[in-house]
Amino acid sequence: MPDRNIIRSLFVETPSVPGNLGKVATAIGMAGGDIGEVETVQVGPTSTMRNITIHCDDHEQLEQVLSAVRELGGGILLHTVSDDVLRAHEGGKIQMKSRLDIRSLADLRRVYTPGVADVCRTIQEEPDKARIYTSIGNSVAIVTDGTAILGLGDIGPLAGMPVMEGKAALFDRFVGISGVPILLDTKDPDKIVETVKQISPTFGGILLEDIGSPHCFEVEARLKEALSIPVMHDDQHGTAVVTLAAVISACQSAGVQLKEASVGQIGLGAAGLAIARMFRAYGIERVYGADKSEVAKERLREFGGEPVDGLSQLMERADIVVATTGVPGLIRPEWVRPGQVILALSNPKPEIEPEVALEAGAAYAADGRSVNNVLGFPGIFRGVLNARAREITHPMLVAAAEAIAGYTKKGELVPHPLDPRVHQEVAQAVETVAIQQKSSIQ
Ligand SMILES: NC(=O)C1=CN([C@@H]2O[C@H](COP(=O)(O)OP(=O)(O)OC[C@H]3O[C@@H](n4cnc5c(N)ncnc54)[C@H](O)[C@@H]3O)[C@@H](O)[C@H]2O)C=CC1
Ligand SMILES: CC(=O)C(=O)O
Ligand SMILES: [Mg+2]
Repeated sequence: MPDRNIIRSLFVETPSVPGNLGKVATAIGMAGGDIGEVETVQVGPTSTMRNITIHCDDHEQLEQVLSAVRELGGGILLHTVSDDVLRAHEGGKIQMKSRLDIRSLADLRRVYTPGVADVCRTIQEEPDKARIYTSIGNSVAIVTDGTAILGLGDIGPLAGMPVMEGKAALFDRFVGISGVPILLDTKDPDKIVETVKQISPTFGGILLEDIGSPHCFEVEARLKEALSIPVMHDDQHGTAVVTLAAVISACQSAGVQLKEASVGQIGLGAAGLAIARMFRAYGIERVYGADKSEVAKERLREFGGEPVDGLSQLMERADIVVATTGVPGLIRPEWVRPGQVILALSNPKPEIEPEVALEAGAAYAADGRSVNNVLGFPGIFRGVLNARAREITHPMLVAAAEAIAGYTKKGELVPHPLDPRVHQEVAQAVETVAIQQKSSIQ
């Protein structure tokens, strides 16, 4: 079952004679490796240097690929093997930088003391002006207690930092928001809520990330109640938005009425319960759910879903199957029914590989790399910050899902996350609803 999670860069020298790159490619492929990018670094009269990115399933396969290239001979040399993913993380992925140049004493006095004192007084007199004269209105805290980092489990906040930095990088790249990772050295809901409340004046919004269930439900609800800035647990609502978008697209392509389809949700934790709730709130009558925890299944019942006992039973009943358990390979190919939609969303490895599900008869299949909350959270926060909304509401989330589905190319499930337009579409849709909701309250 291919995972392709091991990525390495091979620096290879080949004689400058046609056919040698082909020999290297064949050796890599025959040993089971996939080739990603090939960068020609130098073409000389006698030899050519290239960086070849390869993807392997596991370390054993990587060793086979390396041996195959080393054994080629005929002047083909494997000089170095580097881990590009680790290298990209050296020094961290984000930094805080000044937006102003400080070169002269005049700059110093304007940016810092004594000039800054007047700005402080202005904000003291009119706190709303902090939105204009500070970065608060464009900053979002990315808060984790490290209890459900991707599908890796409770690995602690420090080990979760690369994910939080990743979310911050995506905020910056797609919607120009400053995301600030906050690692909490506690799993106690009271302490989490209290700490986030105390630091909240620094931010225009709070993104809760990779906080495990069930305490994530209480933490989010209490913070939403206590704070007058938008709070969203990404693994719940960001994921639910993108999943709804994907099933809207799948049903449109298949000519099926979504509200009449039956949906099976495997894993009813943070992501799974929110997805099931979103489906029910969207008007889908038949939402089945399975989880190894009886308490999680009972929670589904509270939101109008129907717990089922076994996974094979769920697979039998559902037209659309979504899995968020964190358990790779949980869905057996023989359970897949012809024509089913299978979204196995666990990261870093899905419950069934999309190609395996398609081979087993699924009409559409995707994993958590493509159906990913990266398509949701940047635009959702851009929209609410633009509108100065005090909360993120269900209609805003539905608008975000419909915006993503509306921007999806025919035959695909979701847009490409690097397409900047999708984030703008989401932001615009959320901002529009936020402004409508504000004016209907006034
Ligand atoms: N693609 C995406 O955008 C996203 C993917 N995810 C992925 O979803 C997975 C779960 O994340 P969370 O919901 O935050 O974690 P969580 O810990 O809150 O929930 C996991 C749930 O799966 C259940 N479960 C575990 N093993 C099971 C099994 N063998 N059979 C049935 N149920 C089982 C657990 O009891 C729990 O209720 C992770 O792998 C995460 O990476 C989460 C958020 C976004
Ligand atoms: C994408 C994401 O948030 C997760 O896998 O937890
Ligand atoms: Mg997450």
